Amino acid sequence: HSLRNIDELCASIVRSHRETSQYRVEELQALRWKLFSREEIQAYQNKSVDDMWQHCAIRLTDAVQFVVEFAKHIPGFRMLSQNDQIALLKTGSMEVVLVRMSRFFNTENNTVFFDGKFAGAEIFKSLACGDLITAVFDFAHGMCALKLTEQQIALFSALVLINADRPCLEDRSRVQRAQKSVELGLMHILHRDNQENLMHKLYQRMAVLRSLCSLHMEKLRWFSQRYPLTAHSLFPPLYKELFS
Ligand SMILES: CCS(=O)(=O)c1ccc(CC(=O)Nc2nc(-c3ccccc3)c(C(=O)c3ccccc3CC(C)C)s2)cc1
Repeated sequence: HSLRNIDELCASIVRSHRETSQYRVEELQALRWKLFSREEIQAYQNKSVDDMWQHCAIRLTDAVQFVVEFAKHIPGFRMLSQNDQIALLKTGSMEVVLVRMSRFFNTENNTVFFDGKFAGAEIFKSLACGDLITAVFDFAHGMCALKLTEQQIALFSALVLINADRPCLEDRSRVQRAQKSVELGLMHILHRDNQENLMHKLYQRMAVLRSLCSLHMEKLRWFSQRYPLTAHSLFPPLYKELFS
């Protein structure tokens, strides 16, 4: 790996992150204090469980779509077989969405960007999965504490996605080579920013992400059993394909 290759790899991942980020940081900074009124919060809390799940699943699928685009522009990802690309997206896309969402977490009032404004955890009450919501908010807090730059988030997102330990990979060694390149890219960026100490913290974050996403799958299984009609006919197809 000549330095030039690593520089080019970093540049293409950062460009792809920027072009597929759905919202830019400065865009949402301007909205940071746009909060839901008491009436709007009540309206969300009065939604039925299946209505709120469907509402969220649609928004989450929008966010996942942008992560699929991000993945397709990553050099090491594009060269993999279709099946391996799907296998990596099945387990990694939700994790990248969570990393991306954490950028817009407002740690001063514990709110996340949702439906055009910033929402506290109480808005998600009717989802009936408080432990998942708490885990998402805690994760976002932890990510904000690292104060990552957009370039560091771009490389970290690519590393979350291109992970040779994922299940059901056909050509694991090929994914390992792509993962190694992205790891070198992330280390290169952290070295340049004089923040190598972040590397082990980012690996800890990846472990939290894995447990968070298995909690999401567990809740989705619970929901699909209780509301089979909504889960099978009203959820976006991409959501069902990736998370079921
Ligand atoms: C991701 C790209 S971005 O530009 O950063 C961006 C782009 C767009 C938005 C707006 C947005 O869709 N926000 C959502 N917030 C939450 C949420 C919900 C509970 C706590 C914390 C955030 C959504 C979810 O559906 C969600 C997310 C994580 C785990 C669980 C769920 C709900 C289950 C039922 C699927 S969607 C925000 C950020």
